Amino acid sequence: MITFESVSKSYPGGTQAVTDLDLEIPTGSFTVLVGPSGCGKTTSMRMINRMVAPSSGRICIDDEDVADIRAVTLRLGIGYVLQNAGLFPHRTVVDNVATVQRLLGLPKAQARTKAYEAMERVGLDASMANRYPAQLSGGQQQRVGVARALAADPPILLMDEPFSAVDPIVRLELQQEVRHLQAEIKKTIVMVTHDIDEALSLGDRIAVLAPGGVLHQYAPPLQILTRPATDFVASMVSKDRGFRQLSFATLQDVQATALPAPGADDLIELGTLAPGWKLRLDTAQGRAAWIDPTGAEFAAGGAVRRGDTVRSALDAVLASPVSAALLLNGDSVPTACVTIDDLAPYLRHGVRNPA
Ligand SMILES: Nc1ncnc2c1ncn2[C@@H]1O[C@H](COP(=O)(O)OP(=O)(O)OP(=O)(O)O)[C@@H](O)[C@H]1O
Repeated sequence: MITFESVSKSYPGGTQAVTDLDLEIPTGSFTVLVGPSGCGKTTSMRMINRMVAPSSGRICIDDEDVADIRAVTLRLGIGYVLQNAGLFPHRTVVDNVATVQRLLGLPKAQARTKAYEAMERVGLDASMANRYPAQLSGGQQQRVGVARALAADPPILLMDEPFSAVDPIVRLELQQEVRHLQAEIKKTIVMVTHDIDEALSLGDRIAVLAPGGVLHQYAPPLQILTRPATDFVASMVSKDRGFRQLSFATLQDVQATALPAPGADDLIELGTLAPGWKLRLDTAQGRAAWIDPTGAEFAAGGAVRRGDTVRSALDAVLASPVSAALLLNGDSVPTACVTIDDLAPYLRHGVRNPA
């Protein structure tokens, strides 16, 4: 557990960066500090590893005041991922990743072995090992930064805007990887971002900070969306707020619509679902098509599974010519479809109480 106890920070010159911050970050959680530029996110995070000292209050890791831990010892136990990866340009990828292990006194060969393991964990091919950072894409550099932070297996990982310098597609990929990584390795992750979407999709707890480093709300993402504590939080999440809630429910409990049995021509008559339309299923080929009353065929893409979110199902339904998305079972076979009526309880009552 990382705890901030009445922590304030004012810089020389008088900037009040953080004001009376109380925060409990549970071990193994993914906590995101979010807020507009200059609201003290980075300052708050850097006080955890003593890169910045608080003006008042204290920060404890498992009840030990970080001020009482030697800075070097503290930092070696806390992985730190910087915005632009912050790699050493004159060191190869593998030596960048091995940095902390080397600082911990591990012989070069052993440190490199650990570095290769960390590279594999973040999806970096071993063939990259002897390249220099300038020979990598932005996304690959960022992966090296994450691998370096993870190589010494620290229980805590701090990430400062780790995805802001890469393009939106790579950004989504990296976000997904970090989410999987977190599920796998269960580190305590504290991440800083100014992007509320990123915060909502990654964090299991979100701290919303306002200018002056004033904490407005600290809660799980769904609560931030459905019950913003202040007007400031509401203004941060206002765009697509209702729609975004649909990302927090899956199709697990949705009453899907059964598919009628195929006729003699192997086609399924959709009946009241879409009068005059039929469905052709080619299970062996993994293909399906909706057929309109004139015989024109439309590929039935956008199939969904029970684990998918209501938001992605709604998108698939809206994109479908028959306003229905095929529901696949664990063997990727369509067993039913999801219609707008099936999703209606979520649209009427929100994701908290769809019944
Ligand atoms: N070393 C410093 N000396 C003086 N003022 C500083 C220093 N570092 C940060 N500040 C100021 O403290 C305030 C908070 O900065 P901080 O970097 O913590 O905010 P942030 O929310 O992380 O911002 P951004 O999203 O732009 O990185 C800002 O007004 C900033 O100018």
